[in-house]
Amino acid sequence: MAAGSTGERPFFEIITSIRYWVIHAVTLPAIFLAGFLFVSTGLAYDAFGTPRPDAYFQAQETKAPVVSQRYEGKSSLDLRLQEP
Ligand code: HEM
Repeated sequence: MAAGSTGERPFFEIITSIRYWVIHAVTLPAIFLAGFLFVSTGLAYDAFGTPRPDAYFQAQETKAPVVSQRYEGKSSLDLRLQEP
């Protein structure tokens, strides 16, 4: 083993091996697709409670929707998003 090596399998050997590519030809696109669908179906908004792009500002609002209570941020956001 070369001096200074941590003893792990070298990256160059991993990414030039058939076994690595047999596994990752499936898993890399699968992870990409899962991420794409997570965002494109809107599930990410629900999972993280993020307002959708059209929910930041509401027509009947007269002032900017600023969160003023540091520790109540999440509940005031939830309250706003409940309103029709
Ligand atoms: C669900 C998704 C994934 C699964 C199930 C998976 C599975 C595996 C398996 C079984 C190995 C061992 C392969 C071997 O020894 O020939 C491996 C190694 C590796 N994978 Fe993945 N993989 C996934 C996603 C990814 C992603 C997204 C990346 C990075 C872009 C990645 C990078 C690597 C690397 C660099 C190794 C070599 C690690 C080492 O031996 O130190 N994998 N993976």
